[in-house]
Amino acid sequence: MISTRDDMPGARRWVVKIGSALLTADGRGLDRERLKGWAAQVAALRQSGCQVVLVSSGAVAEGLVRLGWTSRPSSLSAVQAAASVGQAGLVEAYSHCFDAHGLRTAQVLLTHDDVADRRRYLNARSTLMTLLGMGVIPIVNENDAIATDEIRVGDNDTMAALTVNLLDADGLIILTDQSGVFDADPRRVPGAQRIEQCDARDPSLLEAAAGTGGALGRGGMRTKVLAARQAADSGAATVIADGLAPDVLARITRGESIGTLLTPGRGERRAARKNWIAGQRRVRGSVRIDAGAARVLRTAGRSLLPIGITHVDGEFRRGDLVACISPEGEEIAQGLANYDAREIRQIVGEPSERIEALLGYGGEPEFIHRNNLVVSRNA
Ligand SMILES: Nc1ncnc2c1ncn2[C@@H]1O[C@H](COP(=O)(O)OP(=O)(O)O)[C@@H](O)[C@H]1O
Ligand SMILES: N[C@@H](CCC(=O)OP(=O)(O)O)C(=O)O
Repeated sequence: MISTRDDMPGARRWVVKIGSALLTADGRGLDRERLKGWAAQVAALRQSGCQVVLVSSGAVAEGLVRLGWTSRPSSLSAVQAAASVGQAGLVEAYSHCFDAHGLRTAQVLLTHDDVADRRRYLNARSTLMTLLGMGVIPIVNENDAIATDEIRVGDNDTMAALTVNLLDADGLIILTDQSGVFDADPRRVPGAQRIEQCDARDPSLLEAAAGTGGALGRGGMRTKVLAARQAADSGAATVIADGLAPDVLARITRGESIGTLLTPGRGERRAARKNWIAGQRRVRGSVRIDAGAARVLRTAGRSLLPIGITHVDGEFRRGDLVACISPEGEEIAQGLANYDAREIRQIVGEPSERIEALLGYGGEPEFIHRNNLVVSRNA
């Protein structure tokens, strides 16, 4: 866990968010030179063994230019149309920039439902993890084309924090047009001072970041601070920094004093997701497990593999909450199933290497991954 700048070099998985204020050349669409620079920095970070997910805004801004519109329209459907046009340009531009470094990119468009619904949550997680494992750079944005007002996350600072939570990232870097969080909005208050480091939950931060964002962006500093809090809930630190500072990513990850570091404070890592699971009330089925599986679940914090399951009760689907019952008949844990009841019945008691042969397709080796498993307090 990152508590100070000295912990930075140890972080392995980063989410980097680039905001509209930086990406767009003052209403003239995407600034491709800047994009090239960030792609080179992300490529260097990958080279040093880190995994990087980019959360990038800019779709609306690029869409406006492509459609010849001079300002952001007021109707939601027109903004959505602009975002669809611009998103194509955005991924095209990134793909071109990363090509130069021999890196593949992938477009991942998420909505709020994708993280609120358990099945979609697991799917989004698996896809992103697979992409990272393949060395691809996922480029995430909100799916503006279909996100209605009720379901939209609304700003990419929050989307980046959700991505951190989804992937258990170690850190979030929010690149913007200011060199960090200041004790007052520097555009309005001359002489405002940069905050070097602070607990992400410090209430004074929100007071300092009260203003709204620029013309093209949505969030302002407030949503960045809230995003840092959300990242802190899953144990990650956030750095908010000037995206145009030379070598900004390398300097942050090396531990230099640049931008504002918002630390997660104390508390168990991944508490947020486990709380989220524990808060689910709809248990859809259960599996009986053998004594060995019960022991490692209780004491070693391990995943539940099909080989440790002896019996499946009920009908449930991938992503549903399932109870784990010990040989003595006690419920010892609950977690999110990676397989439907029908599928798991076919692989009960089998080693994970046999899953593909038995089901006709491969999948996760675990029935419930330890990150998605909450052991009962009295187990
Ligand atoms: N305390 C603060 N420190 C720094 N910037 C602040 C603060 N309060 C408000 N802001 C404003 O937030 C803006 C950045 O937000 P925004 O325009 O949404 O950027 P982005 O497009 O990168 O998300 C800054 O340009 C600044 O005017
Ligand atoms: N999804 C929108 C970005 C909205 C947004 O959060 O912008 P910003 O606050 O500048 O990061 C787009 O691609 O235009």
